[in-house]
Amino acid sequence: MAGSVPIGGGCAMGLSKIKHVRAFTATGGGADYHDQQGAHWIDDHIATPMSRYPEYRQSRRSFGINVLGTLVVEIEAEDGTIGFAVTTGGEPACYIVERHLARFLEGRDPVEVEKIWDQMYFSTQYYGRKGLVINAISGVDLALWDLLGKLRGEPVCHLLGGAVRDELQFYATGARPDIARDLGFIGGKLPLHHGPAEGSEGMEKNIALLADMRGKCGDDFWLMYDCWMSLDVDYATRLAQRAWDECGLKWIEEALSPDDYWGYAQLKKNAPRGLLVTTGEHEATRWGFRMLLDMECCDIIQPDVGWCGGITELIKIAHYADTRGAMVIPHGSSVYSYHFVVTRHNSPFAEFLMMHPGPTEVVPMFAPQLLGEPVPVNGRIRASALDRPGFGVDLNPDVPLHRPYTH
Ligand SMILES: C[C@H](O)[C@H](O)[C@@H](O)[C@@H](O)C(=O)O
Ligand SMILES: [Mg+2]
Repeated sequence: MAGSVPIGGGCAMGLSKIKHVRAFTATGGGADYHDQQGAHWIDDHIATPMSRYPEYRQSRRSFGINVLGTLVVEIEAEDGTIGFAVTTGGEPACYIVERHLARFLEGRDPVEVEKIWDQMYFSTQYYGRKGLVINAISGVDLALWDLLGKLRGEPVCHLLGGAVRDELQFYATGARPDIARDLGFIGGKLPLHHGPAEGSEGMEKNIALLADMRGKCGDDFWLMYDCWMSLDVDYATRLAQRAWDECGLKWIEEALSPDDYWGYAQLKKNAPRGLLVTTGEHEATRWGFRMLLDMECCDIIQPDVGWCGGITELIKIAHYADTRGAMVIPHGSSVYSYHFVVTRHNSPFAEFLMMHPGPTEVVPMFAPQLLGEPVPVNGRIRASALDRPGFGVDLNPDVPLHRPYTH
């Protein structure tokens, strides 16, 4: 009978099969947004786990924060439609995509996101689980959702159940929360500049900067500190207490090593009531985030959809967080997080990373790689701005791409 679904077989109404998977590298900002040249706030004496070594204290590029570069994944269907995505991963991620992951996609129906993710994860579990391999899986998963949306003529947020609000509201990450306030953002997240190795002098500078911004931004504007894994429990506890008492800090972010679940649980106990403890941008998979939530490490989890496993995994992470009443505020990852956040009740706002060097103005986060990337106006993006197939962006043809491996 016409249109019947063969028993046991795929749906007779299947989409155009996947024909080719290709992986490229790109350098100079974009998804590897730490890969900036010249003076930029994002590389100006920011505290990191490497700050204990004076030679690596001034610049994160000095210890290699930008060694990987961007991974660009393209998935082409038999009808010529191409889905793509960008994330952090560079040449080693290209190798994993071309030589290991591609086999689980080529010849398959792009609707099989769950089965493909399961095969990508468990086939690489013996050497993956977190970090680069999950970045590569994330890049493939995001490109697959982009392809699925383009084949169906729908934005990814529609495939995820549709928007639950008319607009996204953003806090801004960057060195100038005072300018972010004037631009209409709901809060400003500062990078922490001094860690334990700089002793009490560094602590006083951290507090002085925050106090200065509190004076410029007024009492009601959210101010947060991003500590980028640079602290220990004692220093983080003292910073949290003073920043809360003296400057009304809203949250202290990623204070400790992502592996120190026990330290986060202690910091959460130590933190003054009302100050939020957040982390997660360097955590991966539903299992990693379950550990953060079950060990009561934080109030808000901040997965990066390009690093935690992609949309297919972030759905599971967010559902688990929702059962525990935890907010999921994804780490800034341009349209890849916007299409997700707008569909989640427990993601009431989003992060916008200010990639202008000052930062004194709003520029697209993954510039120059994505064309059509929406940016917040008055700190907001209308849900309707996402109404284009897939993730609604195009790869800039002027960005040089290199395909280091084939299969
Ligand atoms: C501003 C922070 O140091 C990082 O560069 C930033 O990418 C990340 O931690 C964030 O939360 O945006
Ligand atoms: Mg952060």
